[in-house]
Amino acid sequence: MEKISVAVRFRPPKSSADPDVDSSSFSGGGAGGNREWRIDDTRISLLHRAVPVPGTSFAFDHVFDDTATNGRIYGLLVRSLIRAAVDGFNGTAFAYGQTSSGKTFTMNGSTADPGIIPLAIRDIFDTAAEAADREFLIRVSYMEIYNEEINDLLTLGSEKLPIHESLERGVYVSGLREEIVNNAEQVLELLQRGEENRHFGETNMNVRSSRSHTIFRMVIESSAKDQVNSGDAIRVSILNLVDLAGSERIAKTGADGVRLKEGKHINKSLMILGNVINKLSENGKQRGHIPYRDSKLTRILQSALGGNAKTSIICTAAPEEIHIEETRGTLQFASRAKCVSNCAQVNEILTDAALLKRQKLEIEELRQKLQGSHSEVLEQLILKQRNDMHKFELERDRLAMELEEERRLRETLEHQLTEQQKMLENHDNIGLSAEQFTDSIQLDSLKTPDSKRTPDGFVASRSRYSNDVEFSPIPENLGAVADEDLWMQLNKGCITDLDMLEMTPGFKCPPSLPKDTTAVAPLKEPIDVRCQRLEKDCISDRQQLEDSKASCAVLEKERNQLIEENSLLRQELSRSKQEGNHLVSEKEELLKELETERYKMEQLKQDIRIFSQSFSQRQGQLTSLYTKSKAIVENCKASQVALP
Ligand SMILES: Nc1ncnc2c1ncn2[C@@H]1O[C@H](COP(=O)(O)OP(=O)(O)OP(=O)(O)O)[C@@H](O)[C@H]1O
Repeated sequence: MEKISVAVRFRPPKSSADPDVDSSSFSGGGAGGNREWRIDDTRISLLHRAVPVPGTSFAFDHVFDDTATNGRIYGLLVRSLIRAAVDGFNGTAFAYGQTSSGKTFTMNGSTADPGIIPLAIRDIFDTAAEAADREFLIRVSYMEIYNEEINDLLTLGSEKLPIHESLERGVYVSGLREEIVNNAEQVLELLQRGEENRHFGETNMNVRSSRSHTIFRMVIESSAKDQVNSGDAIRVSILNLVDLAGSERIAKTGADGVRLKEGKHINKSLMILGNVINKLSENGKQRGHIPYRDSKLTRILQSALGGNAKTSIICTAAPEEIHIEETRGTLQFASRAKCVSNCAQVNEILTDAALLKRQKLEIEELRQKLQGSHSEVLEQLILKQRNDMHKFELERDRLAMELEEERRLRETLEHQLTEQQKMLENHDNIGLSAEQFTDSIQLDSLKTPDSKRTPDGFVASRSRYSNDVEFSPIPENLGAVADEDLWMQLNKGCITDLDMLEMTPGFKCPPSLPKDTTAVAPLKEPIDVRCQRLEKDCISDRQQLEDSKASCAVLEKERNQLIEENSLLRQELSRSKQEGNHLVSEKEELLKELETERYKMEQLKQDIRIFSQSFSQRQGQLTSLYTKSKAIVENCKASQVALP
């Protein structure tokens, strides 16, 4: 497990000469006056007349003031992600912050100070070139989420793309164009093409404000050039570089019409992102369901948020006093994000044969290491396998929770369906009067407040759309949502119940209508029309039930697979242990033999020593005998010469 890296960056203050600055912003200076942010190394505090304001001090991995360059930020926060992505880890870097705080500047940069995306592109190709033993296949895609619809930025006039999920691919955007690329220049050209298709618009806060969230994605596949020793595994990692649209206070941006609609979508999806981060930052056991499915953004970034990826977040902030509340909201978001842990691992695709080959290699390695008397290595490997198993168990628990939730949802839907079928049967068989029938509908199907049957009311039910991958939780008539309420929720960073938000139009609409008009209106509707509608509801509920069953089955399959993998790992672990024990006893035998040999050798040395001693004694004796004999021979020779 590894925590998400979080940094905060302040952009330079704007002068009143800037085209997107409302000069009146600087005159009042907000409610308190004389407030400013102070940066001390990695800590930011709010001061009021040079005195720290309680509860407004935050610490992060890095804090950058307005002198920091994109290159420095890249080096400290993103470079390691890129290196890891080339090695097979998923990575995500994104910029978060209020409108006009410098997100696009951070991600894209300028000619003089290139941003994180262009720097990452070059770094990927340089890093890949350094890995001389591997060959790479790199693909690029670029998409935006505009008004909760996904557009392909590399294909002009593309259709709105749906999100799908499968066991093999996980969550993916279907039909998204992916270009195979060979060098950084090619990618930069694609990036430029995508930028031209992206939605920008002018607001009071920013002359070129991003009106969509963009996700620039690189898929990096690599395999070893030497297939014989590599175990045939292919590494596939996904790198997301995300420029979020900024949260905005409509009162400040002055948005209306299209801009207003965009702003509401932006705020709502950022609020859901905040909710996901809040939930993930809670203690594991109390965490419960994570609402990834509530927006397309969180669904696409699911693995980056508490999943299998390394993630860095750069929170951008405006230094001006007029933006203090928004900056405080951003810092609260950043603080929570800091508590989120991810579990990144190398993504490898292995065939069965390759798996077998790899296991054989591992066992062989193990044996060699053990014979080299490195039993601690074996312990480490066993520990690693235990960790892997633990990870699988965690994943299995998570899936079990999701499964349980799906089951509950299915039960609710089944219940609703049964109720509606009962009502239909009652109507057909018993023949209720129009009033009785309408009453029963109101009693049984409208357990939530009366706005459900208001023709123009906002009737999306969270339990339904959250289960449907294709369903956008943002309703058409979002314009009626109280934006200030939404903004306040967003910037206070608290978890907001979507059901509560859905009811917001209910609070706003009534004054123009007589109170009981909404309640009476459905009674006037002809009974067969009502029946038809009910049948339609029935069909759609049935459809949802089917979908729910299907995703339940997928989850169950996934869970069973994990259980299987888990038991395989356990088997593997016990096999490794046995193998280890066997090798240890072999080693002990060998040591004993070695000891016996050593003893024998000592004995031999002793024998040699004794032998050489007696040998030199004997040699001395022989030498003196030889000398004596030689003297006798000399004497004899001399006496022979003396004879006549
Ligand atoms: N660190 C910086 N140095 C210099 N200029 C900056 C910096 N950050 C932002 N700016 C300038 O501030 C303005 C707003 O920045 P930018 O468009 O990046 O904001 P944003 O957060 O992406 O806004 P939005 O959410 O509305 O798209 C731009 O003119 C940009 O050039």
